[in-house]
Amino acid sequence: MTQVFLASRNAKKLAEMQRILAEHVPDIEVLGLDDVTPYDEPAETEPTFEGNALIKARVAVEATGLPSLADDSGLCVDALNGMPGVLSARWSGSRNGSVDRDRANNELLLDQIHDVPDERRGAHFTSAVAFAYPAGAGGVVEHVVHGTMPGRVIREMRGAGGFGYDVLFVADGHELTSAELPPDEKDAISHRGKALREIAPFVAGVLTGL
Ligand SMILES: O=P(O)(O)OP(=O)(O)OP(=O)(O)OC[C@H]1O[C@@H](n2cnc3c(O)ncnc32)[C@H](O)[C@@H]1O
Ligand SMILES: [Mg+2]
Repeated sequence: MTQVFLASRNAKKLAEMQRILAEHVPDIEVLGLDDVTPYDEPAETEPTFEGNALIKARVAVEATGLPSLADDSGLCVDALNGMPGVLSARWSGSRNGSVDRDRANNELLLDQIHDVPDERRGAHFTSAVAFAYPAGAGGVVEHVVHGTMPGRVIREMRGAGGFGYDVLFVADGHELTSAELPPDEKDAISHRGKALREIAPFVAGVLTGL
């Protein structure tokens, strides 16, 4: 069994990552924030998903000494020139528990694009997944991949699965929102699924070589 630390405060995101990794990295044991000594989690100060994913993974490996994965992700809405983007998690400014936060974010987004016609409601989810691991003499090696899921923002919230903006998002070629899709179907087409499947062989190689 080889251990990887997943640096995320979002339990539902963490569950997705765990599920996808378990399928694609043999004998992986995934640890979360509750399994390690608490450390100061960094602010997400970068203007890009990649930059923020790297901050989270780098601080995680420095704090835990474990090979660490982090995802930074968000919804980029065409009619909002790519926003909420890296600000997706706190778009409504709310810092409460995740269900309240998600609801406030979704209500604000619906209001903002209320007058945008159906043909201009395109959007995509993006995920940057960063992997950082110790490499001797205090060094850290970093690797980043990206995944996207194109689709559109609908006019009412539908579904109870997933998290965040899933209730408002219908992927291209689908009718159900990503909150209505069974988890394995979301993983098969999601930004996070694509990024994690791309990085999985690399993670597996590093873990077996460590
Ligand atoms: O930073 P960590 O601790 O991992 O957890 P977080 O929820 O703050 O995660 P991000 O900073 O990456 O912000 C991502 C936000 O983008 C949205 N988002 C990302 N991926 C999503 C997905 O698969 N489905 C729905 N919304 C998603 C959702 O609002 C997330 O809170
Ligand atoms: Mg965050």
